[in-house]
Amino acid sequence: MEVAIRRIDTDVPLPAYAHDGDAGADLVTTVDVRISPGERAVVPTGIALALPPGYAGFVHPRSGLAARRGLSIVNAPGTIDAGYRGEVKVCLVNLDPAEPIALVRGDRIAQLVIQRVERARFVEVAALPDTVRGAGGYGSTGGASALTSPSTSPMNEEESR
Ligand SMILES: O=c1ccn([C@H]2C[C@H](O)[C@@H](COP(=O)(O)OP(=O)(O)OP(=O)(O)O)O2)c(=O)[nH]1
Ligand SMILES: [Mg+2]
Repeated sequence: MEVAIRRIDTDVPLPAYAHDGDAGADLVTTVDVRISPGERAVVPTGIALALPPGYAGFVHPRSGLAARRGLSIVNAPGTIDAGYRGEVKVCLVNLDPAEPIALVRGDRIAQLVIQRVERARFVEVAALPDTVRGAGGYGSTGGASALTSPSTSPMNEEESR
């Protein structure tokens, strides 16, 4: 699939898939930035897109930087609407409790996953069709511990009604 891309910053590389079969194309920061522990920074990537209707871009963290440095994305995954023509920006956050993260122009800081998306027609009804799960969620099937009982989960079916 072809996606029209405009380089706002003509010196940065186009998003690229590192390997055949990769879902995410790496995005770079066009600025140097130092993010203190617990702080966030919105960084530009130097590109603007025209995604076809019926598609959206999702800006995900990169796992290596996440595991090694604690770098994540506040609104992960960020949503790039098909109609958006502005510069793609990434709201980075440093989740390391102690160490700042220094990034320099050209560092790959995130990855863009392009996916088909449905547009729903929301049809209001008085009652929803029954399911086995019902309104149980937020741990209703039990927690990490084998001793955690579904009835003590934070939100069981009764509470969520
Ligand atoms: O990580 C992101 C997320 C969003 N955007 C851009 C593209 C997207 O189409 C637009 C709006 O994003 P979103 O709908 O998530 O933000 P909002 O706070 O709801 O803003 P708006 O009122 O403009 O929709 O901002 C980015 O560049 N990076
Ligand atoms: Mg929005």
